[in-house]
Amino acid sequence: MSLIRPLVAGNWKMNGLRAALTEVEALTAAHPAPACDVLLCPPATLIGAMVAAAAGGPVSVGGQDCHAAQSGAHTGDTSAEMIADAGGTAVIVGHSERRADHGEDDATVKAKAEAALRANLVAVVCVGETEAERDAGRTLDVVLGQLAGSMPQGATAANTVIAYEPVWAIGTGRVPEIADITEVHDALRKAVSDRLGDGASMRLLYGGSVKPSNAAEIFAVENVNGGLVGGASLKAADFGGIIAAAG
Ligand SMILES: O=C[C@H](O)COP(=O)(O)O
Repeated sequence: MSLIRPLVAGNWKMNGLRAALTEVEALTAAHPAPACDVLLCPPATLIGAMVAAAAGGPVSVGGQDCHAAQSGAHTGDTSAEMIADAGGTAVIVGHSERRADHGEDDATVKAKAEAALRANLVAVVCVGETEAERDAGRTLDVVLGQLAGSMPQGATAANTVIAYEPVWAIGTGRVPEIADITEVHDALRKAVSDRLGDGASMRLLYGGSVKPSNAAEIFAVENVNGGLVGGASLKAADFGGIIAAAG
């Protein structure tokens, strides 16, 4: 890991009722001053309550998705401004589950990322190849193509984070070889550096089956600046172990 302050982000996906907020309190108590930034993205129903539960501690709270528009006739959707109004400071956009389940293409993800910046949220933009794409030798083409198509206008190292999540590694317990993570993150670093004046300091997260047992090895990769964690972010003990590995 480089001198960039790492970010360890947790994505609770569609998990968590109010009772789960005790995990945030336990996490804060166990890690009052971590050596990385910490973000938790609960379901939209819990954003406000999690902000309250995390108050005074190191955990920031974000959304898992936002609509591109600020308001309007979009039943069931949540705008970036609503996430900010609830106390959120970031939002994940373009997660592969959104791309697959809701047919979100790069243009949609870019519009959502730009909505995040409009609302002064940090946009966590996700990219990643499927197993078939990797087997076909298309990993870098796919990932760099998604990056080019999804990067918001106005992106800076302060307002945008890129998360590389191989789809086949999400929730499967399978993790790429360190050499493969290195190759993709080096390519992402070059791409953001070529495109942005401060791309050299943009945070590039790895996501996909990150656990306390493998986090240190993954975070030691030069262009990995933290992680986007799904299942292992649900319990304070697991997530705390990953946070400790980022120090
Ligand atoms: O957003 C998080 C990722 O999809 C990773 O999920 P996972 O850690 O459960 O594999």
